[in-house]
Amino acid sequence: MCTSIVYSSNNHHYFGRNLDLEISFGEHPVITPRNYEFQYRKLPNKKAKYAMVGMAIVEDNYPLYFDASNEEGLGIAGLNFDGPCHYFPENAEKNNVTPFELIPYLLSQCTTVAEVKDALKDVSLVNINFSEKLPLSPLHWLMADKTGESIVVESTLSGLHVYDNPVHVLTNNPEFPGQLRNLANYSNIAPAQPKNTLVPGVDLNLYSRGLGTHFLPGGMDSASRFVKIAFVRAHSPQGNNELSSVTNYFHILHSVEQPKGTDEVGPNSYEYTIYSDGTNLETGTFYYTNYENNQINAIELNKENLNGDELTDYKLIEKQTINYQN
Ligand SMILES: C[C@H](CCC(=O)NCCS(=O)(=O)O)[C@H]1CC[C@H]2[C@@H]3CC[C@@H]4C[C@H](O)CC[C@]4(C)[C@H]3C[C@H](O)[C@]12C
Repeated sequence: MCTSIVYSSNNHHYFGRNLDLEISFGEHPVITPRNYEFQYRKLPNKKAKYAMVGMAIVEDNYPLYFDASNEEGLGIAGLNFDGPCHYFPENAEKNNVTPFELIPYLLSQCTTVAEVKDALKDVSLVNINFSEKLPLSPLHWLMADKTGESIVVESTLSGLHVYDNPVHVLTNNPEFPGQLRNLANYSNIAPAQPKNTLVPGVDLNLYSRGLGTHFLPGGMDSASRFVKIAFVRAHSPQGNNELSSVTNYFHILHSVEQPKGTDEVGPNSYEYTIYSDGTNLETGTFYYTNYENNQINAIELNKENLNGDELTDYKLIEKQTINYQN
């Protein structure tokens, strides 16, 4: 399971995700520069044009991005969508893009969500896997730009769907319209203490602060995380500088993180939040934490020479740093 958000603060927009899984693939930050040539399976090869940074594994010199943002402030994250997800055989009328190509395809040619919507009109997600070792993965995507606008893209039996996303969050199943519908069940959840409408006139002792969130879901499942992150994000204050915005951003994502041991997926196997990342879509600074190391690490896209044609890999910093004070 995974969770992805766009958080707007201090006129900046931060986009990224939690990656929840039981094993790590060896993913790490990767920058693709403008002159890197993407080889497509069913489309002509093309240079990246816009540089991008995100979490990926690199196979045969190809960046398999889990999530990434480009220098124009467009961000995309792929999240598990097992069940409803359906990819299609090659369609002669469409631009056939494989699921693993979708992030590079859009980030290398689009700058805004509006441009993505336009590009997607001609796209069909074709059922071609990267390699025998890396089969097709059922994904859906949250996409956002530096205006803070966001959309969800889902390929199901009925075709490719693009939904405007008024709550700016995404988790996993069910399909996005179902997740939105479910929010109605929680519409009276509030940061404020509730009013007693249960037994009017009776002086109920509000024994605790935070009773307005008593029924906020806290489960590890995707429906619970969707409600919780939508609530936390919607009520999160803005920061007044980069540091406080980034700090708030990670508090929002970490509010739905999965600690080890709480989500069993097999004998002695537990899904947990492997990493959390976020990019400032205006400045191209990519931030991340991971399970081992909750200090925030950063990579600045614009500090690199973006005119090259070779990928740049960064080691994931996984060593926890404790500031001993005596
Ligand atoms: C599994 C992850 C989602 C996390 C999640 O939701 N986990 C719940 C598991 S469970 O449902 O609870 O069991 C997703 C998110 C992004 C994906 C990669 C995208 C690039 C590439 C695409 C290729 O086609 C296949 C290999 C590839 C490296 C992908 C592997 C895997 O699919 C990744 C990591």
